Amino acid sequence: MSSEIIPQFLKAPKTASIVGCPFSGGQPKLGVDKGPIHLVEAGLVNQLEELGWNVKFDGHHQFEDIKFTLSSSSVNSKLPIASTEPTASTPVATDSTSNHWDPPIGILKNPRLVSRVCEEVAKVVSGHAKKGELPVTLGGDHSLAMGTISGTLDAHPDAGVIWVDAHADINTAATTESGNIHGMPVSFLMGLDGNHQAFSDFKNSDSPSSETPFAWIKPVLKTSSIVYIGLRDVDAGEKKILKENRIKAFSMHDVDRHGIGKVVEMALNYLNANNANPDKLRPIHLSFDVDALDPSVAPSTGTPVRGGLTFREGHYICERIWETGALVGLDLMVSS
Ligand SMILES: NC(=[NH2+])NCCC[C@H](N)C(=O)O
Repeated sequence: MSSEIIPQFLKAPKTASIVGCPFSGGQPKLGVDKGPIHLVEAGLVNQLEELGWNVKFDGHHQFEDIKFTLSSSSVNSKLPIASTEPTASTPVATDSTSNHWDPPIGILKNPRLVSRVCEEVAKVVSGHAKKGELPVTLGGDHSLAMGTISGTLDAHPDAGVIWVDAHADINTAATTESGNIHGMPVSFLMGLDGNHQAFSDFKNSDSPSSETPFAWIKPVLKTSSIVYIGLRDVDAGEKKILKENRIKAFSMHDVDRHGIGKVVEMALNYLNANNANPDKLRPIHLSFDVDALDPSVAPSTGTPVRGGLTFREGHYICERIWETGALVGLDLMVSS
């Protein structure tokens, strides 16, 4: 039973630190940021306490200071201003639409905002993890994983990642067709070629901003340190990246063929075998996007894809990873 599990990398008493991130700037749909608020209102904190966790939750991060700094610095700078200048009757757009103070770089949308938000999330997650707590990040969209995984790897450099998702989210600036950064976090974390093409153009332009977005991200994630489960909607450019880098991925086809029990064992064995010290237990960060689940189970997500995990399969993945005693970071991207 899960109550007997002794977490190997967390300090006693086991503490879950909720990092509420109602942020949706990595994609254009409105409402995607509401997930964390609903989860907490539905009683997540109490439920974790009933499971024996000590829970820390200081409210959701609104990132208002970041939006304020970005928008006011654009007023005093030569930042290219979009044609729609805000007036009293046109309030500053929410983070789900294009902001005049954060024009696209190449086709990447909201690059400055997403970069700053993820940088902040990385610091918060790393702070909790270094104290021996389990950071539980509630999103929001999956661009946030640039922050959460950077934070986990800062505290546990040899951690492996299990990424449960319908999508691979490994587009680069060169391959993305949508320009939505929620489809790109894994490539940024790996520092894959092409990421910074749009940014080097940006740097070479006479932009007033000395800070190139995403320059803070260290390529901390090795291609052999991640395993996907649940893939079924992968772009052509992403398929090429996965293949060329021999990245381990279990699609829904694999789940059907082997069953979820075997798939999770294979994922864990793969990560442990690729540990710097394969005889030692490897810390695990679980990044769970609810769109991995079938839309009949989780319909309220920005990018639903038919043919997903059942309710039990989704739960099983979480239960089994917890059972290893190796969990050090958890993302629950409720609306991606
Ligand atoms: N986290 C997500 N929901 N990602 C969906 C990404 C969809 C598509 N591959 C894109 O890059 O735009």
